[in-house]
Amino acid sequence: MYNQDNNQSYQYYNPTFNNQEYDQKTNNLAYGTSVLREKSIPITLTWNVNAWAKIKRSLKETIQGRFCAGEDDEEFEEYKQLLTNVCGIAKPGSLCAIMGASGAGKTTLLNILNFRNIGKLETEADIKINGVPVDWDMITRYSGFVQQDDLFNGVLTVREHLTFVTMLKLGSSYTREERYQRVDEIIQEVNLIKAEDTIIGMGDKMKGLSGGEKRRLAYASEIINNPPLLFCDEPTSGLDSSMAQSLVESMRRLADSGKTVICTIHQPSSQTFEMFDSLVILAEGRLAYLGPNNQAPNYFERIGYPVPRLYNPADHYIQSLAVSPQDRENDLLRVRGITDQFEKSDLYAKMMYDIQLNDSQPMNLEDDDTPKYNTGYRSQFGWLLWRQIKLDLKNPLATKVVLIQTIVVSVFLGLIFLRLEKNEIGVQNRTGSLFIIIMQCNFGFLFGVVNTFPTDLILVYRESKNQLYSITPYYLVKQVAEFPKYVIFPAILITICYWMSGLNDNFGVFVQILFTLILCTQVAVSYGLFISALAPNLEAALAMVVPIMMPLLIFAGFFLNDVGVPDYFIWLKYISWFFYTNEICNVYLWRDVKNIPCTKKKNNDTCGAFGCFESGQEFLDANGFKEKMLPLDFVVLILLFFAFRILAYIILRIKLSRS
Ligand SMILES: Nc1ncnc2c1ncn2[C@@H]1O[C@H](COP(=O)(O)OP(=O)(O)OP(=O)(O)O)[C@@H](O)[C@H]1O
Repeated sequence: MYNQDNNQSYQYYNPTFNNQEYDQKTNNLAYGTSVLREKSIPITLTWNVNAWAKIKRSLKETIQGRFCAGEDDEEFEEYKQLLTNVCGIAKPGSLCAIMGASGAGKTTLLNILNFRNIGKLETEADIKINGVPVDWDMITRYSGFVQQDDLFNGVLTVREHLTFVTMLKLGSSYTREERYQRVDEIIQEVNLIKAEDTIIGMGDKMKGLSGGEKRRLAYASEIINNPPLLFCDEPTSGLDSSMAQSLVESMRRLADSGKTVICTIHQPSSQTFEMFDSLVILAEGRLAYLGPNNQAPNYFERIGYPVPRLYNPADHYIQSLAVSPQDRENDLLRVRGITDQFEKSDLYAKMMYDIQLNDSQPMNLEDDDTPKYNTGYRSQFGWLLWRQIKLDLKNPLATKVVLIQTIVVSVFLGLIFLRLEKNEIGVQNRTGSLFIIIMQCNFGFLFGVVNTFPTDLILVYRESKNQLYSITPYYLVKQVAEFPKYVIFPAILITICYWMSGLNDNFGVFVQILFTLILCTQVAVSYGLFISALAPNLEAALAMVVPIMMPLLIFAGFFLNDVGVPDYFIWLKYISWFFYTNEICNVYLWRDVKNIPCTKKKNNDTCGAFGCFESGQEFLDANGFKEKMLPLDFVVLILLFFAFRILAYIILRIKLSRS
């Protein structure tokens, strides 16, 4: 067993760091920006993690050792262990590298340590900060996490993105000038001066920053508020060796100023590798090594895998633990041997002792009263609105496309129903034209929401999870920013269609119908928000939107009179906003219209929306539209407008708390 007398302080992990030097270093760093010089609470992170994934397997695959699909094949579920007793400790002032072959479990470990992206994994995790068990809230408060995949608003520039993040991440203890100064410092720190006014870009759709610049921007966004604990998942991937070196140097400076930095890394150069002072090596979800970087060569030599002369040690460790498809069985046995040996080693015993020692002396973290967000709701709302306006102004193409589309469709509809006559054909065409305008107001603008909102939500979930802002101000900004759009565009559509087809020459009627149809469009937009929040992704949202809306449209009660639709479908019209909109618009359109002669019928019949009827009958009644129902129709539309939006908000909150 490990001898306690051999225990040293955490210089064991970072020989250059100790408490006495801490103040001096943080106050007087000869290099780096003030971000890196700022003091923060020293953090020791300990963990012990197990993780399983439920996977579906075929019976034949299990029996024969290979997949062989067939009619009598059966599938069953089993748990695959991804991480097995992966323990570890990272101390303040240390730069710790997590390494391992592809699929070793590095990202899974980092995600579990951060309580992120766990999805359906079953986990058993004992994670502590300075001896205190942590939850997602606490780890987010004390740490930054540079995730493997970069997610940004592509139309913003580097400076705009960093300004937004800085304003929200730095609390009110910083003046506005200090925050702007921080943006300058951070751009300098990550060497993005050349690209500061370049747009970030969106894959192939919009060319912007290079992959390496995006990685540096992701790193910059996380260190901007000087977190005492930093996780980075492959921050150097996509960077050339000199950029990778410069990024690791930046992490080294963070560690030297007393922060705890944990980073997964693939194929570091020998120079870069030397900057790490502790090493976690994973193989097949188990620990193959955890200890000081400079002791790793000795350890691997002792267990029979000496680092060859003039060889990059990092490459050697990964290759010693690699499993090749050609000789999988033997390689797995070799890897198992190495991981078993580590669990019996002195280093392992020392690590366990360190963990126990740390956990037995929990520190009092000034925690509970700390607000969840660094800025208040008002400030979050302001900066989110600032970003939203920038996004809208910088992406005029989207607005232009909708505008052109709206004008083209309106003129087309107007031409179809051009200057309708005042006879029974004209009456029926007016009703038909109105119905098509209602449909266009719904389908045309609904897809604008469903096509964009689910994609926006991916970034919003991540930023909210990072406690950059709460979902509440985001959602309010979304409403405020989108509202004018879905007033102006339907207004253009309705105005063109209405006057081209000459629905009713009375301007008052036009205003009433305009208002009603804008309200209907807003209900459709609410429905779009609801479906987008409910659906797991864009494809699902698009697939759900029409099948749910179609029955509401079909059974809205417009043509049920003679079709013989079963009664139990009729109730659908009472939750259909098409039905209420149609009733209101028709009442406005027809209530002052009297005695349009019915040319095809005798007896001075009057024509209506669904054919001729006997003169003397009330026009609206004969067509099935009830003026006295107008207040109720409006109430239902307004209720649906709010109900969908509130439901969408509730779903977003639930999803966020579960993600
Ligand atoms: N949700 C999941 N369901 C099933 N298997 C999973 C799940 N998540 C991860 N795995 C598996 O767990 C293993 C470890 O994955 P992980 O992404 O942590 O590897 P990694 O070491 O980060 O690899 P890389 O360096 O390629 O990013 C892989 O074999 C992966 O297929």
